[in-house]
Amino acid sequence: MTTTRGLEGVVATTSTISSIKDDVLTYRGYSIQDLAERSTFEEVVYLLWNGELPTTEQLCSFKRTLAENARVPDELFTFMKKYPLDYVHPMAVLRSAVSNLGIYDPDAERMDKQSNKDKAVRIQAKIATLVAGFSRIRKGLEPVPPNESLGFAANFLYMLKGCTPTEVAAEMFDKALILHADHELNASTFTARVCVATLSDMYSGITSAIGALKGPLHGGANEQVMHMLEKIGSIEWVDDYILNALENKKKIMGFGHRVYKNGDPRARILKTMAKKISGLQGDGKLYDMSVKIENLIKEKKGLLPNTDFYSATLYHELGIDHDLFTPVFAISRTSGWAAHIMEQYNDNRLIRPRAEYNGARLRKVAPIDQR
Ligand SMILES: CC(=O)SCCNC(=O)CCNC(=O)[C@H](O)C(C)(C)COP(=O)(O)OP(=O)(O)OC[C@H]1O[C@@H](n2cnc3c(N)ncnc32)[C@H](O)[C@@H]1OP(=O)(O)O
Ligand SMILES: O=C([O-])CC(=O)C(=O)O
Repeated sequence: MTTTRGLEGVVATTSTISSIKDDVLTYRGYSIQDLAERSTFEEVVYLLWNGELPTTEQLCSFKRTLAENARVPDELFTFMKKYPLDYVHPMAVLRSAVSNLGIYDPDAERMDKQSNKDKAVRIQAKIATLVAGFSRIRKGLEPVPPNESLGFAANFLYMLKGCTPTEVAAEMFDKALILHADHELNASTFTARVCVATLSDMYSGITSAIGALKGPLHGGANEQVMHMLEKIGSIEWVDDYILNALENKKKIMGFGHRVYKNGDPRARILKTMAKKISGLQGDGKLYDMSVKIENLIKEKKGLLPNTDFYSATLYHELGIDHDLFTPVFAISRTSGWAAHIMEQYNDNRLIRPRAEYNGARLRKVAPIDQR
């Protein structure tokens, strides 16, 4: 048997959903740059689930269906109000909330294609409502019901803050959702596929994926980037902090990637967006610090930022609470998880690799008084 630590370089499945080739990321054959410039998140979700971009009519109907499914059962908010709100992490809440959604879906166990597509719509529509609702509940506010007249991105910001976002904010957030929607066989997507390859249901798959995304080596890195920026505090402390961290072999959050060795194309787009929004409404402090960190780490370690690095500045400038950065990532990635889950069901085989055993040799159980 040969083993590969972290399954690096192992090709574990075929997929028609997204591809990373020569450092270019595509969804169903369209580059993410192109999609971010010329489409909306709803169009991208439709593309991921159906293989083609929607026509005007198909998009209208899809947006309507998403909007109609955005409300969540009241019970979920009632549960949230009882959680230990002084310390619980929103990703832990989201992991439980999506699992709970499954309990209230009478079709949760149905496995035909149409039922799975309907469930994907329901989860995608409701996950934004759950994140925004929890954010308000922990501040002692009531959740804001979804506004069916707004697009997905604008509606999330509306439910979060209770007022309609500016056009620029909605557009930036929409692009960020597009950029995070799918990413080949990343850890959370692989988790989802492993889960549903047992023929478990879609709620189980998405719940498992949320658990995997939560970790700081994966989606949880965007929140950690923000903590680092806060700890550094000011541009003149960047050198001290980063050089010290590198000397102590600490990982710098938001840098490095298992697949991209010449840089993450999403990070380049997010950097431009972070610069734009910082110029429009911030003081540019976080952006300037981030650029200095990027240059220093590149010089000292040859490492480049990944998608989580500049998304932190962008989300901060959009007024999103720092511990909601990863739940926001989950809102977007739900589209990719659902696409992969449906692809897995279409041509399923149980995913069950082997482990090379290197533990103790075969031995006898000694009676307890002789151990
Ligand atoms: C959406 C996403 O999931 S994007 C990734 C988000 N995660 C992060 O930003 C966390 C920080 N980054 C990392 O931990 C890693 O780069 C990962 C997990 C993303 C990829 O890891 P791997 O492919 O397993 O690389 P690995 O961790 O083995 O690192 C290889 C070498 O680069 C170094 N390295 C990699 N990333 C970093 C980093 N962010 N800071 C400092 N050193 C790093 C490692 O210390 C290691 O050095 P060594 O060979 O001297 O021991
Ligand atoms: O692909 C990965 O390993 C992590 C990543 O960038 C993502 O999930 O967006």
